[in-house]
Order: sequence, then structure tokens, then C-alpha cells
Amino acid sequence: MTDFETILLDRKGRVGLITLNRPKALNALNSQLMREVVAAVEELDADREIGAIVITGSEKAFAAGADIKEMAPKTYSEAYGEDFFSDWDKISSARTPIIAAVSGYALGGGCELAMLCDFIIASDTAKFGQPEIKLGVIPGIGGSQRLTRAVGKAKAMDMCLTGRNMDVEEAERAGLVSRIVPVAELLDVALETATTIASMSLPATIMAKEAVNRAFETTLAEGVKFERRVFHSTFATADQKEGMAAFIEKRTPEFKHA
Ligand SMILES: CC(C)(O)CC(=O)SCCNC(=O)CCNC(=O)[C@H](O)C(C)(C)COP(=O)(O)OP(=O)(O)OC[C@H]1O[C@@H](n2cnc3c(N)ncnc32)[C@H](O)[C@@H]1OP(=O)(O)O
Repeated sequence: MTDFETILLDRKGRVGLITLNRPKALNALNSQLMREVVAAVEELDADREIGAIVITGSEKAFAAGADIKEMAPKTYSEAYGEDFFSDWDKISSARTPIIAAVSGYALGGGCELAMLCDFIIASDTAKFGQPEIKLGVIPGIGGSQRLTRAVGKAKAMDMCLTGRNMDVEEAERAGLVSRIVPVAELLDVALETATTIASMSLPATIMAKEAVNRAFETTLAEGVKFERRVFHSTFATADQKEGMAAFIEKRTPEFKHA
């Protein structure tokens, strides 16, 4: 396991928990934190004993965005030359389901990190925003694309052009957040949810994630065809036999994740 300084990595049964841990900077995403989050996701994703991942921050801030102090002096040729922020794409390539457990500020890169996860469970104190416009830039980790897909053009334009924050009720109504829970219960609910996911057949959860994500990248007809082919392939797994046998025998399935 890698040593981490700006995140904490725990394993809780079949769930991997990544906690952003730069409290003095409200979890501002500097290059070290970014490297560590990507490395932790890759490590957990490669571990067949892990069936779901939770990424969380502190009560005050999931993350207040990319580290403005680190980023401010960058030149165009540095940003372009190093393909600044492209490493974050590795999070969306993870096959294991990832839940963002968001409390407090999820701004700029913080909102984008939450949207790189598969869904967001938020506390009643969560605030989401893409305030980059106020800094003279635009989102750079997919905010203009993923926010638009999540909440539609009108709200995404409003957020990206004014830089205003959404409170959690607005975010839930708009479809950015799957559930709102009291702040004191956020981590427990996220871990319980992740444990539920991790108790399902791992091949089936990976296939379900891939199928839902395909909906954003293809036509309806192609997406339905993709889903059907993947559905057919579940009949090659031991877990399909076990899941259906367990239903018929009125018992809890014992998935082998194979
Ligand atoms: C990835 C891209 C391309 O999409 C771009 C981005 O993500 S750009 C960044 C977008 N985020 C922001 O613009 C939010 C910046 N932060 C704030 O507006 C405020 O900090 C706040 C509203 C979230 C919270 O305000 P407050 O409670 O008053 O706390 P502060 O005193 O402002 O902050 C405490 C401490 O944290 C540092 N901090 C906060 N955010 C960042 C950040 N994004 N980068 C670097 N540092 C940040 C802040 O400077 C304070 O530290 P000190 O200066 O006191 O040492």
C-alpha cells in the first residue's frame, strides 16, 4: 500500500474509504492530493476484495476546488504541456462503483471530483458550485460537461456563468445529488450504501455501472443493444446462477464475485 499524506485510505470489509485530508485548506486539490486520490482509486480498483469505494472530505468541505495558490502562477505552455488535470480522468475509468459523500463546500474541482464519482450522497449542509468564472477561468476537470448532463443546460449555464452555489435541496431537485441525509449520518449512510453495493455480484455491479455510463455516450438504440449483450453475458457468471437459485430457494445469495 502507498503512503499518503493528504488523504486517508481505509478498508472497511469490501469497501474502500478515501478521506480527503487537507483541512486547513478546505481540502483544496493540490497536485499531491490529486496524485494520492488517483493512486488510491487505482489501488482499490485493482483489488478484487473491494466492491465499492467512498470518497469523502470533512464536515466543512468536501473540497473547495483546485488549489488556487498552486495553480495561479502556471503559464499556458505548462498547463498545455503537462495536460494539466488530465490525470483526473483516471478516476472515471475505475470500474468499481464510487460514491461521493459530500458535506459542506464542493466547489470547482471539488464539485467536479464529486461528479467523477458514480453518484453523490450529500449532507444537508452541502453546497455545490463551479465558481471558476470568478477567477477568470472555466471548469477544467469536466464541470461544464458533467454538470450539464446532470442538471441540464439552463442550470449548468446559470452555475458556470454566474459562479453561484447551489444548496443541497436545489442540487437534489436538479438531479445532481441522489440523496440528502443529516450531516451527522452522512458517512454511515455512504458506507452502508457502499456495503450494500459491495455485497452484490462484483461482475454485475461493474456491468451495471458500464451500462448506465454508456447512456451518456451513445444513442438510445445502441445503448439498449449494449445493455442486452451485457445482460446476456451475466448468464456466463456463477453469480447469476447463485442469485437466481437463492431467490427460488428463498435464501440470501452468496455471491462469489465470479
Ligand atoms: C479545477 C478547475 C479548473 O475547475 C478550477 C477550480 O477548482 S478553481 C477553484 C474553485 N474554487 C473556489 O474558487 C473556491 C475558493 N474558496 C472560497 O471561496 C472560500 O474558501 C470558501 C467560500 C470555500 C470558504 O470560505 P471561508 O469559510 O471564509 O474560508 P477561507 O478562509 O476562505 O478558507 C480557509 C483556508 O482555505 C484556503 N482555501 C480555500 N479554498 C482554496 C482553494 N480553492 N485553493 C487554495 N486554498 C484555498 C484559504 O485560502 C484559507 O487558507 P489561508 O489563506 O487562510 O491560509
